Amino acid sequence: MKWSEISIHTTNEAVEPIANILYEAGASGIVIEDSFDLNKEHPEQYGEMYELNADDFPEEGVIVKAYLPVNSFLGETVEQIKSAINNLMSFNIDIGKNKVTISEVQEEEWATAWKKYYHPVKISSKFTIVPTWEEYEPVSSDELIIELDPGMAFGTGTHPTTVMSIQALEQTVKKGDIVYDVGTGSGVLSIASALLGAKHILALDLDDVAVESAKSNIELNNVQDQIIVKQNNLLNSITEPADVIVANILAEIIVRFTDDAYRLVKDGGYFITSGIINQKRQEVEDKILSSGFTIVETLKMEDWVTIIAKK
Ligand SMILES: C[S@@+](CC[C@H](N)C(=O)[O-])C[C@H]1O[C@@H](n2cnc3c(N)ncnc32)[C@H](O)[C@@H]1O
Repeated sequence: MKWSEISIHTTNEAVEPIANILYEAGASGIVIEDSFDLNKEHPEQYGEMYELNADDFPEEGVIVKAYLPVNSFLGETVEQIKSAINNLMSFNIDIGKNKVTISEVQEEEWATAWKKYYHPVKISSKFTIVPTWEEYEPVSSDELIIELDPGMAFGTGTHPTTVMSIQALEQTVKKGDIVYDVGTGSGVLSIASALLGAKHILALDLDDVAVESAKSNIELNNVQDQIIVKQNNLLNSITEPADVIVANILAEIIVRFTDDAYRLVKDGGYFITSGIINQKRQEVEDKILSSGFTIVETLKMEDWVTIIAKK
């Protein structure tokens, strides 16, 4: 898994609200360094940078660093963080220079370190996501367990867009259903569908790393008899009808294939779309409605929405 380091140069006053913003945006681990510590811990780096541009590194101030998984939502998450930090000014919080920098963290440095941030998480009334390296005893007999190795493809299973997709699947998938999972990533939504009793699931992704990751997670959960994983662009060249189509992709991509989804979903079947940042909700809802679907429910978590539509 790749990580991105977001670093914010701010004031003492803004450290706590910024740390909250970063945690809410899904940061795994936050490092707070005030200018004194920074100077002491990285004298060379500080000295070099200081010589380059003294204005970038005032003697006063704090650097807040957070680590975010690199996935297809990273761009939007960073924009969200920036706008939430700017918004602190309306609460009369001094955010100082507010210099935001992003850099990719070398995988080797984090090869195993990131694992400590993942533990079993109960994400809905039925499902608990368990990282492969953790021992976990189900709390109740009807609890459904998804084992995941987040590996390189998007999908620790705990991103709000994934959690809401699974909650929507719980509401819609019936035993014996045919399900299409568009943008399967780690395969988590296909595995959830299989555990809910779907008979045939087609897990599709454009990215070959995702296809491999989905295949290994599907085997790990022993649901390979129910799921076919295929490298595919959205629903292109798919012709068989499905009871449920789920897609946790960005809003910009969803609007491109709502007509295909309508063509493929059976009458009375569902189209679940996730990965929609709140600001894009109206645009996606309008497109889904214009394709012919009825919107049954819109789930909300943090700044994200998931739309459950019915044909
Ligand atoms: C945000 S991830 C979702 C992963 C997983 N379904 C989940 O809910 O956690 C979106 C996935 O969509 C895939 N994707 C993006 N564009 C696609 C396209 N045009 N066709 C198929 N998959 C696509 C990406 O490779 C990525 O794995």
